[in-house]
Formats: sequence, C-alpha cells, structure tokens
Amino acid sequence: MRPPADPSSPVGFVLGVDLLHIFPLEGATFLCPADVTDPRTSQRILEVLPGGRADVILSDMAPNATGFRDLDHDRLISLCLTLLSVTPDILQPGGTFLCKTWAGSQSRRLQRRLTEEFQNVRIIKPEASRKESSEVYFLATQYHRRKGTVKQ
Ligand SMILES: C[S@@+](CC[C@H](N)C(=O)[O-])C[C@H]1O[C@@H](n2cnc3c(N)ncnc32)[C@H](O)[C@@H]1O
Repeated sequence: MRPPADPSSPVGFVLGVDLLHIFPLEGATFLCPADVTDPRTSQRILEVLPGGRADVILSDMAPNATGFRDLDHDRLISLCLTLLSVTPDILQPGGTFLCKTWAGSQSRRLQRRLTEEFQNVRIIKPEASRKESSEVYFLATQYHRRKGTVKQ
C-alpha cells in the first residue's frame, strides 16, 4: 500500500495479490492469480508499485486449512516468513508489516524474525476476529532491515 504523498489528497495506491481471481475494485490494482512464494511475483510487484516501494505490507493470506492444527499453523508461519523475506525488496524503510497467523509453536520464531527487522512488534487480536479462533495478527512497525542485509 502506498498512501498519497500529499496527506490532503484522498488517493493512495493499493495493490492486492492473491492466488485466486479477485473481482475488480475501484481504486485498487490487483495481481492475480499470483503466488507470493514465487520470486516472479516480487518482480511483478516491484514493476507495478509507484516508486517501486510500499509503505505497508498487509497480509491476510492463509493456506487452505487441512484441519490438522499444527500443520496448518506451520504452513501459515512459513507463508508469513516467505513474505517477510521479500520485504527488503519491497518495503520502504520505516514501513509497516501486518500479517495474520494462527497461534502455535512457531509463532515465537516469526516474532523473533520480525523483531530483528522492525523497531516495534505487537501481537493483536482485532475485535472483528472471532474469540474462539486461534487467529492473531503480528503488527510490526518502523522497518529498519536486518543488520547486514544489503539491498541489491
Ligand atoms: C483468509 S483468505 C483472505 C481473504 C481476503 N482477505 C478477503 O477478505 O476476501 C486467504 C487468502 O490467501 C490467499 N493465499 C494463500 N496462499 C497464497 C499465496 N501463496 N500467494 C497469494 N495468495 C495466497 C488465498 O488464495 C486466499 O484468498
């Protein structure tokens, strides 16, 4: 997501990416079908984003649930880590990363990785998220890249 340079202007740039077809939505651009785990998708995102950078990466991605809680958790964490691995190419320094997870044993691993790259990392449970669901979101702000990461 790229908010307007002039805050009084209501126009930003929103780019949606999904494996599935997304119906057109006024004011948004979509890359679909596109798999964020495919390096060609990062390339396409860079080509479409104005200035080649996003201020916010927001992920509600989830794999199709198998019903095996641990497996589903691991697959979703892996998806979040893959997305995090492309942030050096896409996210503006100072930017924000929000991703959905299902709570489980690998959550700490994701949290650790986020803490290496962002100044602030919080776990949030939005009001709209059902209380009985294990869904929680990681909100990471003030992106500074991992020490030693060199942008190509
Ligand atoms: C919980 S749904 C999100 C739905 C969407 N936020 C909405 O309100 O319609 C999870 C979405 O993640 C997408 N997804 C899962 N794995 C993906 C991947 N590797 N690349 C891109 N999208 C993926 C799925 O196709 C699905 O549409």
